[in-house]
Amino acid sequence: MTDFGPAEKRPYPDALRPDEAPAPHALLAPVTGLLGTWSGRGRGGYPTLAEEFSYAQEVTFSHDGRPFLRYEACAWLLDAQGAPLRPAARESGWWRLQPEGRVEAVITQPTGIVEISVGCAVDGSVDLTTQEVALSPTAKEVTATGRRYTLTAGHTLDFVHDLAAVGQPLQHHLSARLLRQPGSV
Ligand code: HEM
Repeated sequence: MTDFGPAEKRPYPDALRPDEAPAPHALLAPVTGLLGTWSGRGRGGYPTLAEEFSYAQEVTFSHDGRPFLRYEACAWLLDAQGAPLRPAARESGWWRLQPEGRVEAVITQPTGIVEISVGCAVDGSVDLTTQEVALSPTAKEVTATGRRYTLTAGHTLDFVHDLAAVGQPLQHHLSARLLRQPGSV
């Protein structure tokens, strides 16, 4: 009989800060400012929706010493008083860093949408546009997205998301301002 052995603790946990082990890979230099957990609020809308909405979001970027970031985002809608209303979009993925700050991102959503996006990280801002969108059989029709993440003063991350979907041309869907969470430098 095969001895599968006892479960082990993960020997290579992700780092959330540039100054903790493992050291970030050199190709991550243009995005090390993103490492850590961010949270904040945003507003969104789309021409097909009856009204705009407010939301809160938590975003985490980490790495394991190789030249990619692990990306995880979780959002929830807020009511007019700012209290949580219901869970909203979630995503997880990988941002593969290439020379000269080029980024290849693979991002998946529980709504059946997978984005392969490409772009560039320069001077604390990252621009990504979809090269390809794959849809599961019952997913809504999404044809393109554009994302811009802008780091200001090291502690604020502004995020803008454009969407081409359900027959509409590429246009604004979301804007948010996220603040770095204490403990993640
Ligand atoms: C913070 C992240 C996001 C939030 C808070 C958000 C919020 C919303 C809300 C509230 C709606 C209206 C339907 C509903 O109530 O569920 C909606 C619709 C939609 N969203 Fe988002 N969204 C987010 C991210 C995304 C992303 C990343 C995509 C695609 C890549 C996306 C694509 C869509 C599409 C296709 C619709 C349907 C539009 C329609 O059928 O009229 N959303 N979103």
